[in-house]
Amino acid sequence: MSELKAEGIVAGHGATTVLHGVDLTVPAGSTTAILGPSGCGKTTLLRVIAGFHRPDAGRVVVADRDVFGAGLNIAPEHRGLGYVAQEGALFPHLSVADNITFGLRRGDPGRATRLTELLDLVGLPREVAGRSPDQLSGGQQQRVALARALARRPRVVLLDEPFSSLDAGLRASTRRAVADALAAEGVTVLMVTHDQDEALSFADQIVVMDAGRILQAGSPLDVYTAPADRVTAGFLGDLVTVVGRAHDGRVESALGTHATDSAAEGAVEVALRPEQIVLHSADQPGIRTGAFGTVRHCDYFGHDALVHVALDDGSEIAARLGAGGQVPRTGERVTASVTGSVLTYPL
Ligand SMILES: Nc1ncnc2c1ncn2[C@@H]1O[C@H](COP(=O)(O)OP(=O)(O)OP(=O)(O)O)[C@@H](O)[C@H]1O
Repeated sequence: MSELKAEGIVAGHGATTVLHGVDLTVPAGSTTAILGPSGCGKTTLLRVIAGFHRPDAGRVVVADRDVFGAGLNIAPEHRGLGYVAQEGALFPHLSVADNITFGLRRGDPGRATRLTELLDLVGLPREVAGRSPDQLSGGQQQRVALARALARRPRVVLLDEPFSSLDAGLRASTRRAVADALAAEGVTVLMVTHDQDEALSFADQIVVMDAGRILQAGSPLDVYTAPADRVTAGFLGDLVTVVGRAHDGRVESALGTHATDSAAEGAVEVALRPEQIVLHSADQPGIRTGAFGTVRHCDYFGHDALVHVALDDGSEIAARLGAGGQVPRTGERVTASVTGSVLTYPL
């Protein structure tokens, strides 16, 4: 069952068309992340679904109910959606409590109970209820924004880069708190993000967008390991590319000969992930397979490292080294070999 569906959405700003017929389905109770370069139309799509931006064509269905379509345009507050904008957009003149309960009826006897429930849900101490938003940290403000979006128990929540203004540490903890709160409420989530790691770790489904079109929708594993095209491959995660020649289901490059599923023949671009490349010191006795090269430099990240190598044929590659792996020195001679299958794209 799908909880959220957008069909054939065409939308723009003035004379410029930004979305060129976007179809999107988010299954009930799952999280979908929309990834794509700046300006590709992610926020516009979210605003169309929320009802803040009127599309030129298309249909929007929320919880099996049409909210936009032929002759129909339900107001945002009646679409059964919660919306969290990039910077939370809290009302600065209202207390945390009034921000959170803003959408609930004034005389609602369940108001106070729902407020404490929501504070607990998003992991905020109850004593912040009387404060004003500017007395909270950025991460706490985002949690208030989420609590406000969940107050009326929407079945679908839209998040527009909800963690982008937070620093790395706060981002991870806020993300976890938000994910737990959303899972506890069982809501369906559609999130826009720039951050690939966030999309890969947070979402059940990833939708890659470029220039107002969806390039691919699938599980994080599918989109990462079997990207639909070259743009998607390059957008999600690091990519190593070398030139090669494909013939009859096999492709030959400086990195060796590999099987390929691609139907491309002749000159191709061979693409793979840095974690598929295994480096050995060329001085190591007994190792004689793989392409020879020289280490140029190493990006050390703590949990892993990216080793950049110039192969003897002039190709530049990068290999990911897991934690605890011996990081080679700049100038060291190495051999590079490949594990797993490679992607090929016609040149
Ligand atoms: N109010 C507006 N008036 C005119 N053009 C706009 C308006 N809002 C957005 N645009 C344009 O529409 C296009 C899509 O913008 P949108 O904000 O949807 O992209 P995005 O993918 O969310 O980008 P980002 O990741 O940078 O937030 C961009 O070219 C942008 O300049």
